[in-house]
Amino acid sequence: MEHADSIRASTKEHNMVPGHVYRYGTAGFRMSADLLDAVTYRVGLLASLRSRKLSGRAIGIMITASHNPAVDNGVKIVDPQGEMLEQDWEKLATQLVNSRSDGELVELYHQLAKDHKIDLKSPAKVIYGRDTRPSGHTLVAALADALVATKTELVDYKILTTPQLHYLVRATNTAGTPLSYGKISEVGYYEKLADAFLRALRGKKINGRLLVDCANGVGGPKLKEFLKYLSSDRVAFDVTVVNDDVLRPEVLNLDCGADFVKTRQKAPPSPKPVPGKRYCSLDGDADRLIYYWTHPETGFFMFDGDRISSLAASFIGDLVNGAGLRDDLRIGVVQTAYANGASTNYITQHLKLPVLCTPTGVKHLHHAAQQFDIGVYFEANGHGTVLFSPYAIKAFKETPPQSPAQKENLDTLVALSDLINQTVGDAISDMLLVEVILAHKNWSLQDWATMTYTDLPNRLVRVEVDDKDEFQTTDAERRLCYPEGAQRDIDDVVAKYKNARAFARASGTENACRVYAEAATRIEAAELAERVSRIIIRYGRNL
Ligand SMILES: CC(=O)N[C@H]1[C@@H](OP(=O)(O)O)O[C@H](CO)[C@@H](O)[C@@H]1O
Ligand SMILES: [Mg+2]
Repeated sequence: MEHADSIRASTKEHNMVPGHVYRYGTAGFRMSADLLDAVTYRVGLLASLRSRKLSGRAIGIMITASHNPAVDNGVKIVDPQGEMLEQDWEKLATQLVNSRSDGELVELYHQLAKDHKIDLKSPAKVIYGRDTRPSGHTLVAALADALVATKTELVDYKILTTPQLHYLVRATNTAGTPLSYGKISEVGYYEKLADAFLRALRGKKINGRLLVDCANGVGGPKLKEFLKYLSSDRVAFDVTVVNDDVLRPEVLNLDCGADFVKTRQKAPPSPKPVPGKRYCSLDGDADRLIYYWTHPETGFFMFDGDRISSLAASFIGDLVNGAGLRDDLRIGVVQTAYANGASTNYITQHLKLPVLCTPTGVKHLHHAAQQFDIGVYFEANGHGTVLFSPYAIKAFKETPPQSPAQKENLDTLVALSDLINQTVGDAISDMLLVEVILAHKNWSLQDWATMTYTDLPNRLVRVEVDDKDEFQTTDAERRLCYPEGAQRDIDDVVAKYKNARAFARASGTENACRVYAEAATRIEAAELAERVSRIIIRYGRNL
């Protein structure tokens, strides 16, 4: 049997830690790095099968645990267009990784090849990268062993941001076609972004210095590298990169980064926030972005994914109108249940755009956004992007302009479609997008805050339960369908508050439930969250 001997020989070097059950979750396999060596080896086997299944197109693997602590790591698979792994294959990944012995692993590898009509003699290609975590080094060695054992062509891109790896997968698979996504190199990524940024800015002035907190992760060195591609005689973009210490792994995501800012709802203590200055934070693998500033009197103010999404939808909607394409192109926004209700109202009532709600996890949002010609999607935590359909891009490029203003709008739309990462949420690309929009509108962060909407007070709570998987949801996770009676109890409590909304769901990344509540005042939101949490704890015990 093909590859049997080589897999049997190399899998011995990568033993599973006994007593663990692994599941390909929202973010692939993610856990303490010491458990991941054999998991990563096995993911390599699966990626080779996936590539062979898809006629040898390149599959990506990213080794990262994003905003988790430095001791964790993770491994996730990227499909040929730079998208997340197809869901049916997540199950296959889970099966293969949980094989109980080397013999069972080899058997299942062949079984999967047979079931999915995969020719193990055909070519396969896998490209991969990792974030700055020290454990990434040994994990990519495990991965390479699996690729060598299965005679898979491999390209090791070493240290990258997650969105850069997604870019490279798409660039690799579209090279030499009319849909070529860009040069197949990290440099190609920087050049594409720098060029599109200048074209989208159209000489507009950026409104002051931006301090970028890079969570002491891979975003720091990569952002600094990118800035070298912006020639200072063409654009004045004054960026100060902070929290960019990648030499001390223990400080990764520690008291800084986008997840810290979003969950703690405050600025990182270091560097000390200065009122009036402009800040943003990336997460550990640079796919999330949150902006913020401090008002001299009212204090901290955050621009999360909902605000970035509504800013982008509003700006792109105006450009589409100005380009005379309003009746041709369907623009929509995709959110999850965690989006602040005030943002949803602003988008539907003020921007008059449709909003779809999907379950948590960007793969769901990405998929839903593809239904539109222009689909804007963001999770409240700052992960998201804007997708343009081939039809929309053709319209931007081929509509004959009737006036200089219309031409300008069309050109800006083309530039945005190059600037915005079409494969996945990308903090660096999203940051450039926000800067372009603020420059066009001539808005400070204070203008952005006051000219849009006011968030409804809200509370997100983590609730420990014995078995979170007992909590099952429907209606894009907004309602519990199991345990029976729990949703009715939640409805009864919510009905006691004005402008209120609350829901509970099992986390996809932690062994806990999350409760989210919104209400007219902070006190009521907190009280409602507390009461719903008690319901979850009560039902969690009864099971
Ligand atoms: C409320 C919340 O922020 N949930 C996060 C979190 O998912 P949970 O399934 O809630 O654990 O991690 C996901 C992966 O990073 C991210 O997509 C999602 O937004
Ligand atoms: Mg991330």
